[in-house]
This record gives sequence, C-alpha cells and structure tokens, in this order.
Amino acid sequence: MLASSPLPQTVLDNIDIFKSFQLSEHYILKSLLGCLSTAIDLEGSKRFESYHDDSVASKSTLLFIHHPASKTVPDEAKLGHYSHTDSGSLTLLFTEQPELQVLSPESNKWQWVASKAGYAIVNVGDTLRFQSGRRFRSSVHRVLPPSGEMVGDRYSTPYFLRAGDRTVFKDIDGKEKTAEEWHARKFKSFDQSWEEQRVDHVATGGMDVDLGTIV
Ligand SMILES: O=C(O)CCC(=O)C(=O)O
Ligand SMILES: [Fe+2]
Repeated sequence: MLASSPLPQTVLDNIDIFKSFQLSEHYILKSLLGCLSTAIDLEGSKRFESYHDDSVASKSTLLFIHHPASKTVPDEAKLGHYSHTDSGSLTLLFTEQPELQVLSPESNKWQWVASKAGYAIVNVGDTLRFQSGRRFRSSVHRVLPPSGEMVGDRYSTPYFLRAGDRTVFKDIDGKEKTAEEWHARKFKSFDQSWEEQRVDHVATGGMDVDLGTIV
C-alpha cells in the first residue's frame, strides 16, 4: 500500500492508522501460515513463512473496494466480481455486507458467506495451494448481490498476503513460475472477458478443473 502513489488524501491524513491496520493483518496471516506449516509438519526452509520473508519484495496489498449501487442487471456472471481465486497465499477480508459467495468443494454449489461485524473471512489463495502440492485448496469465490442488483453501495477490505516475488512453484500447467510471474498472469486474466477467463482457467487457478465443474 505504502509503495503505491499517489495515495488518497484521506489515507495520507490518517497514515498511522492505515499502517497499523496493514501490519496487524500481515501479522495475523503470517501467524496463520505458521499454524498451517506446523499442522502438516513442515520444517525449516520448507515452512510457508520462509517464502514470506519481510525483507524481500512481494505483491502483498491492502485494498479498499467500493462497488457502487447500480440499477443495471446486465447478466448474473458480470455483476460484482467474477468467480476467481486469489493469487497470493492467504487473504484476510473484512466486509459487513452479504454478497460474497464461495463454491462449496463438497456440493459444487455456490454458498453465501455470512459476513458479520468484527469477524474476518480468510481465503486460501493459489500460491499456498501450489506451495503445498495442492494439499490446501484455493477458495473459489465471487461477489453477487442477493437481490440481483446492487441496491446499495458495497464496501470490503481484503488484505492479500503474497509470497516474495522470487518464490518459485509449479503453476496450473506444471511449469515453474515465480510468485511475481503468477501474479502478473492472474491480473492479465482478470482483464479478459468472463468468457475468455473460463477458457484458460487462470482466474480460477485451475480449481474448476480440479473440482470438475464449470464456474
Ligand atoms: O469484495 C469482496 O467481498 C471480495 C473481493 C475479492 O474477492 C477480491 O478482491 O479478490
Ligand atoms: Fe478474491
């Protein structure tokens, strides 16, 4: 966040609050990564935290998202945020509004994620999936207004913990990629139309292929 400029005036005026919010989120997710490493008996440089060394550059980002209210309902798939997985390792998401859906790996159906004040939603992203040899699965999610139209403005705040830029893993094609390259490929895919995104499976990190479903 602090590297992107220009920052809005509200952020500049309250920079200490934003810095401490970002640091807290970073600390929480790194602690969770540590718990996951321990849970599957990873040791030394194999532990997930070792790919998230704070002294190296990464694409970790704090976002503040505003989806404006809209009367237009072009097509279900195009409302809100298309189905996708997050590119990084873990995401900590705060929202008090109900539009987030996750694809259940058990039923292959979309389910609403309850959003409550004071609670965070944690998503596993592609990097953790690739680094864990697909033991952990990226959460396939999308944002869709329950009533079919954005009746009110929507606000959400995800913090994306991403591995160091030079971290190497095998991506959906089994080819070696750095975390930086995967991130760039993912965002290029997000720029495509929904139909195009369905073809290369990058937006969904290949989870649709693993689950044998069309998202
Ligand atoms: O706005 C939300 O609730 C989710 C946003 C999201 O999934 C993303 O930015 O990757
Ligand atoms: Fe997401």
